[in-house]
Amino acid sequence: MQNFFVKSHGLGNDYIVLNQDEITFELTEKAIIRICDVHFGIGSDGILLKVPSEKADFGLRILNPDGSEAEKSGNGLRIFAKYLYDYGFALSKSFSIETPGGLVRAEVIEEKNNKAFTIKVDMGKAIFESKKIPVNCEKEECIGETLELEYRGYEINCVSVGNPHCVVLKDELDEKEIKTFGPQIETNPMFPNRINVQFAKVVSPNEVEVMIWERGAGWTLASGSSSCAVACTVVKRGLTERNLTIKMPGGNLAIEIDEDWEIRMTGEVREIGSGILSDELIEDLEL
Ligand SMILES: N[C@H](CCC[C@H](N)C(=O)O)C(=O)O
Repeated sequence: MQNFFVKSHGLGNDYIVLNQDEITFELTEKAIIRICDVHFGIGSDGILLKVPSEKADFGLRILNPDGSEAEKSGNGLRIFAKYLYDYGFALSKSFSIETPGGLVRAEVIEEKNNKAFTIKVDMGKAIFESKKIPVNCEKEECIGETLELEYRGYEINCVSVGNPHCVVLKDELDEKEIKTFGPQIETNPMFPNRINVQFAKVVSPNEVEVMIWERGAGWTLASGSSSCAVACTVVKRGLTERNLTIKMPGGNLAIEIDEDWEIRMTGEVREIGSGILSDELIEDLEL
């Protein structure tokens, strides 16, 4: 159906799913910004675009609400997996998805009323090498290094899970603080492709509380790739076990980090609604 969309959320991190084969317009930067705008568009933390893939069962592009493209999205992958399963594209409960940040495998592990509810995703391997994140840091790995901002510094831990992340370990979390300094870290010249930012508080050997400032999206209630990045950081720093519950304002994700830094993420997804983008919105997309 032309310009059909589905809007879903993973722990309050919401996405609009579109199928490249069904849209009648070009998904330009302006179009992405407008569709994601809560007043002039549908409103969303981003767009998931179903695209063909030569390497996997399905292909996915992830667009941030500022029009930029991301290499990976954990909540996005679970939302996309649910869409593939619920709308009949996936003929089994386990399938592969190609993202710009690598190939992943998704599995529907729990249904509710014959719809996907809990999804597990093998998110790939964590990368700590500075130049592969990328981070402009003379050290081989940017773990426990200091980043000086205009009015204060932070000790940072950088890791890629396909997309880049900067984890700051804190004794206490403060929404105002991450909303103030998150954007300054996100756009700091140390990060050639910008970076996702997390403030994380270790609560117990199996529990970490996290607040998120996303690259290209800002404050979000949850982030799957951020949860993976935080989990890798606290394990690498010897602060926790390898099986973790990551607690975010929007809800919790289960993250497992194996000995080879392979990451497994499990969590719920809920559909909000579906519909057709109106012709009037399509007309206005290039304004
Ligand atoms: N804004 C992120 C992509 C979405 C990440 C987040 N929504 C998730 O669930 O992983 C980036 O530019 O890398």
